[in-house]
Amino acid sequence: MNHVVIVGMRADQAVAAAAFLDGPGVATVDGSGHPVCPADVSADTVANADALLVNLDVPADVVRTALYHARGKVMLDPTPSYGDHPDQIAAWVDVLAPFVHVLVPDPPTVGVLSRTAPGTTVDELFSQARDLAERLRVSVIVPMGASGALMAAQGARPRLVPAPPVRVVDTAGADDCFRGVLAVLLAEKVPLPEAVDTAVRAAAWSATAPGPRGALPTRDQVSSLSTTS
Ligand SMILES: Nc1ncnc2c1ncn2[C@@H]1O[C@H](COP(=O)(O)OP(=O)(O)OP(=O)(O)O)[C@@H](O)[C@H]1O
Ligand SMILES: Cc1ncc(CO)c(N)n1
Repeated sequence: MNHVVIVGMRADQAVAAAAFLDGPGVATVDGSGHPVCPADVSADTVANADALLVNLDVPADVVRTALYHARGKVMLDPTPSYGDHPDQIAAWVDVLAPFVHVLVPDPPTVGVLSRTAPGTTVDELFSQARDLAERLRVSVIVPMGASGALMAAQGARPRLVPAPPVRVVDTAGADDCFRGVLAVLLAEKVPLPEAVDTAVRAAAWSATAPGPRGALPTRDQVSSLSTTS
């Protein structure tokens, strides 16, 4: 059993992870309808997780408590919450980075973490992601819609992992599917390039039906997409 623990308010990440697993193995830390606080972080549950996915949409002490107990692979979605100051987020992620293996920012957040003005070209995005990977000693994975995902690992040339062509109906929630499925695969110790490729395919599939939970695929469905595209 691979246990994935997801900290944050993006319930769709956990739903996508569970759909991909097609069974149990995903736990969430979201306060269960109440404002989430450090006491909601079960040290045992986090310590026994093979992967921990942390979002910055919860209080800082919740993030800190979760990372303190983590022993498996740690993914951090550093997307700022509404009202967060960009400089504060960049400084906060610098502090958290030693406890993180894989950073999964969206493209605007790559700029925030790089402390640059918004509006970067794709070339600049590549170079910023590579610089973040080197400086913070993490792998940086950036979902990029129909283009797939950018992958920048330490000591490697950044590259684009392409998305398969699909009939897109609604991309809302594809970002959550991408991160949820990636967390499952990291829990299973799938090498990062293969994990990103599978998560990109899963997220593309999820965009083929309406609604933020779209067409959340099982593992078998993602595999069938791999052989037919
Ligand atoms: N048009 C698309 N075609 C194929 N795959 C897509 C498409 N849009 C999103 N995806 C998949 O979803 C993943 C996450 O996408 P991303 O977060 O960039 O979504 P988006 O296009 O910004 O949509 P939204 O902002 O509505 O959530 C991508 O890495 C890709 O795998
Ligand atoms: C309703 C809604 N909007 C956006 C997202 C994120 O794409 C989501 N998961 N759910």
